[in-house]
Amino acid sequence: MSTMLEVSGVSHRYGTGDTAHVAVDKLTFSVDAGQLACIVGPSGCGKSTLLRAIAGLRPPTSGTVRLHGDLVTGVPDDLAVVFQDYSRSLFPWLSVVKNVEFPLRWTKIDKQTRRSQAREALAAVGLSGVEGKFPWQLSGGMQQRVSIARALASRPALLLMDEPFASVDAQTRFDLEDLLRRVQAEQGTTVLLVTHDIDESVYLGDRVLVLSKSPAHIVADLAIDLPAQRDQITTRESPEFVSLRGEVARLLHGPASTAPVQQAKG
Ligand SMILES: Nc1ncnc2c1ncn2[C@@H]1O[C@H](COP(=O)(O)OP(=O)(O)OP(=O)(O)O)[C@@H](O)[C@H]1O
Repeated sequence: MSTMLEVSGVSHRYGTGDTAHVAVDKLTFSVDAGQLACIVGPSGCGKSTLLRAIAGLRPPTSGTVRLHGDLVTGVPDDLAVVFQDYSRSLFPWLSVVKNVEFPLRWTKIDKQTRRSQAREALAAVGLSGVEGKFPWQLSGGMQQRVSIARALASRPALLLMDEPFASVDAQTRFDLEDLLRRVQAEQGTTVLLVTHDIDESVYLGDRVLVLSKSPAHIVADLAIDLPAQRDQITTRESPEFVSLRGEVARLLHGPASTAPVQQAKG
């Protein structure tokens, strides 16, 4: 399998002198083409900083990022990002289909192909039939599906996702997780997804990279050997899932975090 993403010795420091803060410390890892890799780490450890460096939005202080072998020095054309806050990432004055088409305007793709790619992406996320509506006429989960469709419409080499399901309710989150796994498998997209939710990282990932507290470094790189076909109920209650989530929790928080909850005495 070919390597899609190579992160080599990436560090990021905010500020200089006495007030300098090292957010990311010499991270090195790679992601194969077609893999769905999750990064899980404690709040504030530097996950978003790392993702911005990979996306070419914020150059790392040191180290390099390569996408299919090319050095990343700005936002690559064939990279897409989905952020947590769908309400701020969609344009309220554009219809759903125009939102999805929007990034394609800066490509050489002609108007007709742009429209058909946008419709295809909307169909892939189960949103055929709402093309003419405006984002504010849709539920939060539907708006996030539009964001995912927009990211997929450009057929990116790498899809970066920063806590993409953190702003929706639990049931919608489960639906969106299943949607992502299905679409990723169908289209063979390489995905790097950041989350602070241990269960989500194990449920979604082919692999989970566990980060330390700030400054972030990799404490473990776990292969998730769960069946490719996953189910929110049976997968999550399987002994393999429970064992993996325990392993990630121990790596993140130490053994106490997985101790059974004490019953209050009445
Ligand atoms: N623009 C900035 N200037 C200075 N410090 C920053 C800046 N952005 C982030 N930081 C600091 O860098 C550290 C890492 O922040 P980052 O947002 O990357 O973490 P995170 O793991 O994504 O957090 P969360 O899980 O809470 O979203 C934090 O201590 C944060 O305060």
